[in-house]
Amino acid sequence: MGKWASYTKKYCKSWEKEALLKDWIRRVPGDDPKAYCRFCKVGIRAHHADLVNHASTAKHKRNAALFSSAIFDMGCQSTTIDESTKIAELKLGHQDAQKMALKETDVNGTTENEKDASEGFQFSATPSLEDIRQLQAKFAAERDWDQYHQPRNLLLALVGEVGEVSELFQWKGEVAPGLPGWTASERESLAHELSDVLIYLVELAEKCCVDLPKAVLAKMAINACKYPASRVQGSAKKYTEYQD
Ligand SMILES: Nc1ccn([C@H]2C[C@H](O)[C@@H](COP(=O)(O)OP(=O)(O)OP(=O)(O)O)O2)c(=O)n1
Repeated sequence: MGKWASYTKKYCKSWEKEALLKDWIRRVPGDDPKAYCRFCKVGIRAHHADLVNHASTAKHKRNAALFSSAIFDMGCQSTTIDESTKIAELKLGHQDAQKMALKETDVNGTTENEKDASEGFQFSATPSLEDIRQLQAKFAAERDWDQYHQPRNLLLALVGEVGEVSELFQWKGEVAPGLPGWTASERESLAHELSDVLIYLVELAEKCCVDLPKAVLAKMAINACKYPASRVQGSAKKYTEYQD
């Protein structure tokens, strides 16, 4: 029984959706009176006001900035975002993160608890699409591959990678969210193939001068107009079928 023994408030999963907390807050399995900051590698009382205060401390802000830059510095050395995160943690001297034995999202975007794997899943805050564009531009330039990375070639490469994603799902029948029953190796392959799709998509958008982050918001606004929630509730029909 430590100093937390008499503390009665408990960790609340919904905090992981709050803008101020979501990037760093983690549950400490088996220790509900506590929350954990992955940037500062400290336990904090599971009390909302304490957590909000923690987020505003200079130390936390400094650690958050260090954490993001360490991930970006990894550049081409690591293959996935979470691998970079792990290396960044090591680089920053945060080995105690492992000691906490937290059920962090692993390299394939899944948690140890499979039945819960997709519930509350979130992406890491970095890298941004612009970070990915720059990393891929550097990768291609270093190999003198710009001569091959023309829009049509990138499109074909993108479609090829989509095919590789499809191959992983082929003959499996319907697959439930969280991919229950998938092996670690299958999950890793999926993470690789989806990343290939994203890399080619981002580069294709760059070569076609489409500002993807901006374009995606504009398209989502169009989608919302075409499919008003009140009108299409629970139905997956094409919008043309709703037109009067
Ligand atoms: N001319 C190339 C070749 C590769 N890549 C990069 C972008 C993709 O992320 C990845 C694709 O590599 P491969 O074509 O080797 O495809 P896979 O990694 O999927 O290998 P495999 O087809 O064996 O699964 O490498 C690239 O930018 N330009």
